[in-house]
Amino acid sequence: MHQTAALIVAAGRGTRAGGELPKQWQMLAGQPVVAHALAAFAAFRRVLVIHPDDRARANAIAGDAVIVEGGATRDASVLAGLRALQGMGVARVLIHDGARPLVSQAVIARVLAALDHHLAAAPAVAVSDALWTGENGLVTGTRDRTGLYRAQTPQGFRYDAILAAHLAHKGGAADDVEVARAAGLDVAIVEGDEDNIKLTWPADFVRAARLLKGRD
Ligand SMILES: Nc1ccn([C@@H]2O[C@H](COP(=O)(O)OP(=O)(O)OP(=O)(O)O)[C@@H](O)[C@H]2O)c(=O)n1
Ligand SMILES: C[C@](O)(CO)[C@H](O)COP(=O)(O)O
Repeated sequence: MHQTAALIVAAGRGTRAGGELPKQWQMLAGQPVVAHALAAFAAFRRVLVIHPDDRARANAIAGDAVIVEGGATRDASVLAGLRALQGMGVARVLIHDGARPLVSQAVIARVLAALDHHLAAAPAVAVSDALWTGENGLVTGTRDRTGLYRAQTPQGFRYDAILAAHLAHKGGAADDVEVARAAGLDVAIVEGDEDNIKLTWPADFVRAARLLKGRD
């Protein structure tokens, strides 16, 4: 049986979402956003990557998760989490945004199943709407949507492969799939979930609360 770990990155400041606290610490259905994300990975050894300012908040929800301080960028935070797992016999790691509280067990299972045959796998939703370009409020053209996907997390990897990829990366990646691909890894796409939203803007909180209520 492979040892699988979950790394939840929650060290960002949530500038686009705004609010009194960084988005992952704002309340959603009675608990901080990141507590929902953490709970989804309760079956695994967990690392929670935080901003130093959030230590007390993290202590209150971490349970048996190891708390690690992140960096100024998402990839620096991921690397801090990966380093914390070094020497623990971890074979596979699932890297998940703390700002994605609605991840389902089905999505996690699909990523894990793909890792049985691939070094890297990640969930995504194929773009189904027509795509336009626009300027000054007017449509200026259309773009072919064929082969375009909206990326989600958890993004799963063989631990040694993603650690080496992060150590070799120059920084500035949008996600860990970009880091993995820069290191030459093939990344399998698995079916994501429309509900697995990342809280990015203020309106996303309303949508997430509605989706969580629908699960009751
Ligand atoms: N230095 C950083 C930046 C981001 N993240 C985490 O990466 C996830 C996705 O990032 P994003 O949505 O871009 O979060 P923020 O950087 O916090 O948002 P913003 O860009 O609006 O400030 C979030 O769970 C966030 O906490 C992190 O751990 N460390
Ligand atoms: C990792 C990620 O959630 C994949 O969709 C995303 O790339 C990070 O957030 P951002 O909104 O692109 O900064």
